[in-house]
Parts: sequence; C-alpha cells; structure tokens
Amino acid sequence: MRLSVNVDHVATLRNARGGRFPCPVEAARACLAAGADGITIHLREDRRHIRDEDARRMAAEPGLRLNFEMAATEEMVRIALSLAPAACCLVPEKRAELTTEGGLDVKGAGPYLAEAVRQLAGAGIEVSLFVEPDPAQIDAVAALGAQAIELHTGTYADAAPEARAPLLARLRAAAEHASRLGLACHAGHGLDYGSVVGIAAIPQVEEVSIGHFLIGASVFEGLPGAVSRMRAAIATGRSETGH
Ligand SMILES: CC(=O)[C@@H](O)[C@H](O)COP(=O)(O)O
Ligand SMILES: NCC(=O)COP(=O)(O)O
Repeated sequence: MRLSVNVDHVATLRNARGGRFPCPVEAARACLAAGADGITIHLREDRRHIRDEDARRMAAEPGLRLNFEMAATEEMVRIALSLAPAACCLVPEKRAELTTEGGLDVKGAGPYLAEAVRQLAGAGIEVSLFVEPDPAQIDAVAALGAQAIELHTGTYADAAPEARAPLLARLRAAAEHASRLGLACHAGHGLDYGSVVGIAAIPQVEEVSIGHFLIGASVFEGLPGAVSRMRAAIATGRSETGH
C-alpha cells in the first residue's frame, strides 16, 4: 500500500510568519527520502496553506508522484491541467470549514463535476473522488468515468478505538464494492499510527494519504522518523491481510 504524505500543514507553519521556512517542497523531499511513495497537496480556494507557487514547484519536482487535491472548479481544473500531476483528488470545500468535513455528494452534483472529471482524465491524470463509504456514492463515481475513489476515513479515525469496528467494517465493504466496479481505492483523513492499521488491513486499499497527524508527530520525532513509523504501522496492518 502506497503512503502519500500530505504536506499542507508544513505550509501552515511557514505561513504563520509569512516567510519561506519550513518549505513544503523540502519537506516533500525528506518524506520521499524516508520512504514515502508520494506527496499530496491541497490547493484550497482560499490558499490558507499551500500556495500556487508551492504547487508549481511540487509538480516540477523530479521523481515525485503528486496527488493534487482540489475542488472541482474551473480555476482549479485550469491549474491542474497546467501542472499535469500524476493524480488529482476532487474534494468538497467550504471556506468556513476548519478542514474537510466529509465526502463529495457525487450523486447530487451538477454537470460541473462530470466536466472536471472529463477534462482531467482526458489529460491523462488519474482522477479520484473523495467520498463517504456509501455504495450509492461509489456507483456515481464509476458512472462519471473516474478511475478511483478516496474513502473519507475521518469518522472512523476520530472515533474512540473501542467504537471503530462497525465504522471499519463499513469502509471495508465500500472498498470491496469499489473494487467490484473496477475502481482503485484510496483512503485518508485523520489517520494516525493506530487507526491506519485497520485501513491497511483492507486489501483493496492501494494508497493512504496522511498529513495532519504525521506533520504533528514530526515535531516530536522528526519527519523521517514519523514517516518510517507510519510505514511500519501500515506494514503491520498489511501483514494481517497476507498482502
Ligand atoms: C480531503 C482531506 O481530507 C485532506 O486531504 C484535506 O487536505 C484536508 O484539508 P486541510 O489539509 O486543509 O486540513
Ligand atoms: N485526503 C486525506 C489527506 O490528504 C490527509 O488528511 P489528514 O491526514 O491531513 O487529515
């Protein structure tokens, strides 16, 4: 299973003083050197953390698999087409939100979403949609012609460990449903060293994106150490599946 490190909150720290340190691109290099398989960045409409120049430099970084998270707006589609990342993940976005609060309502979306998928996939970008573990939403993703889903793991990750079993079962069922439809399955949001183990034990999940917790953990154990420890947690989960 691939680990894609989301470096949004390296930019949050940098922006706190309006300077150039710490640099998200340098953080990305450190994550890759420590064993991360890719980097995720979320260029939000309000540019609260990742800025356009960060995205441009990250896309130009040799050997870096970039997962570009974005709202399905004309502006972001235009930027994504200019950056040509390996992958784009379409996510819901509200200015007032502290962080992403849930998955896209793909079933109820207007034609703008299908148009974004068409343009991005047409440019050879792997398109995933960030959704709840809801078979009806996953069916709607398949109908749009996207290649992948990213399951929102926040409800599961935020739950007390003793309350996670039914939430993990729902994620597992959703991953199996996506696989039956030929969709690649990714997962992310709110994961830490403990909760990622359960996600890694779902064989259909090919990639996890982890950011806030890992960047926070790096304050105490360094970025390479946090990446290594996260990869070990993933390996523990994976070993439970024999994959
Ligand atoms: C979609 C998702 O869960 C995250 O990848 C997203 O980036 C969270 O937004 P912030 O990084 O702004 O917290
Ligand atoms: N799509 C999830 C992601 O990129 C990272 O989410 P988080 O770990 O910062 O909550």
